[in-house]
Amino acid sequence: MKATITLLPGDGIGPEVGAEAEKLLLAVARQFGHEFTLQTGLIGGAAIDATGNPLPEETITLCKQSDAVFLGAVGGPKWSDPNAPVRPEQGLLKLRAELGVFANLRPVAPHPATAELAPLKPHLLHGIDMLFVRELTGGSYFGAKRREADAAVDECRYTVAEIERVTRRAAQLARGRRRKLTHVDKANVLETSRLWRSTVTRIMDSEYPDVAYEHVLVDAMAMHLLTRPSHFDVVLTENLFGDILTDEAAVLAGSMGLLPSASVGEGKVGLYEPIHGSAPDIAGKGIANPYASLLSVALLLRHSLGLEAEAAALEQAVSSAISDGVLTADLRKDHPASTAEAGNAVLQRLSALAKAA
Ligand SMILES: NC(=O)C1=CN([C@@H]2O[C@H](COP(=O)(O)OP(=O)(O)OC[C@H]3O[C@@H](n4cnc5c(N)ncnc54)[C@H](O)[C@@H]3O)[C@@H](O)[C@H]2O)C=CC1
Ligand SMILES: CC(C)CC(=O)C(=O)O
Ligand SMILES: [Mg+2]
Repeated sequence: MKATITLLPGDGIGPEVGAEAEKLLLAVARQFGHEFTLQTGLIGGAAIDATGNPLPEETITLCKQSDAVFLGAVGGPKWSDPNAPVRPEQGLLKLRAELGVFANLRPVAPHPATAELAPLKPHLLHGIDMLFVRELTGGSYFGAKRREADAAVDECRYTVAEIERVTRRAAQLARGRRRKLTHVDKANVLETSRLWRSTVTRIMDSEYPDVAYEHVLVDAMAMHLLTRPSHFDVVLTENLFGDILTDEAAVLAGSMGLLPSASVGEGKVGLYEPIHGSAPDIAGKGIANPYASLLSVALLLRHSLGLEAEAAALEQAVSSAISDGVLTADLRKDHPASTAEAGNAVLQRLSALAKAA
């Protein structure tokens, strides 16, 4: 098939893990006989430095003209002055809004070899297979912000329609899995959460009677995630809670460098990114874990291009590299692989799988 994919490397380790994503996209095209046109755009701090704008118009146009977008990460200390007029993260938020990708899918299914490294009792780590569905274009990240003389305000606003569409997406995904949905909120305190709770209840009761559901308060969920993670199937939640809980879930997988994401909406263009940030503490050293990015490429192949066999082969190649101990410094201290070595290990295994297919 023919597809156009926009690559947005961004900042910090973004370009390092993005280079491996590009390598694997080209390998998939070569080995499975597809024609992928890759184009690169500016976003985040790199775009501020070049143009003064964290999301230049040219980048928006490139993305909207593609079939899918891969993003590395944005941000870093260079652009983090609290008084700076623009910030890299604004570029990413605007891109999500421009593409209308309201559902951020973050699967958490730890590989046994890396889950072993999680600082939790081993029996808790058995059978974890969760899919977070995080609302991505509403809530406090997008509400009105203002400074007052001696105060600051971030408005958190959700409409019924915003909650309905992401609930339907999560329930549909639950139908293809274990038909269990956990909705996470803070309905004992927040008005937005009470609207979420009543809307989720109505949609689930009236449209998805075959999917079991429960409501869990976010503070308790932060604990349940580490004490009974295998209980959960699809976890639906709002933007801020989903951002925080999925970083916590990375502990179950063994590293921030292992969790991918797919952001989708009603539009044709999906956005694919690792859940981690630009990791300034390790940037520029060639040691970042590229697997979250490669698994995000697999999600891109599956969700935007409909290439299930290729997506599964790439996931299998990553899994086999992990099983063989090809791990970056976040996961092993003795003889860790570099970012490029880990990418090459996946590439070799993908070639073998493609030849065997
Ligand atoms: N989607 C995005 O572009 C995101 C951007 N950010 C931005 O990134 C910058 C840094 O934020 P932090 O709070 O430090 O979060 P971070 O996710 O960049 O890093 C947190 C910790 O995880 C480690 N880590 C992250 N990715 C890794 C990888 N692939 N391999 C090995 N280790 C990895 C880092 O070294 C660090 O110790 C900030 O400017 C923040 O706003 C944060 C989250 C998401
Ligand atoms: C705007 C981003 C920096 C928010 C974030 O941390 C994420 O989407 O994971
Ligand atoms: Mg985050």
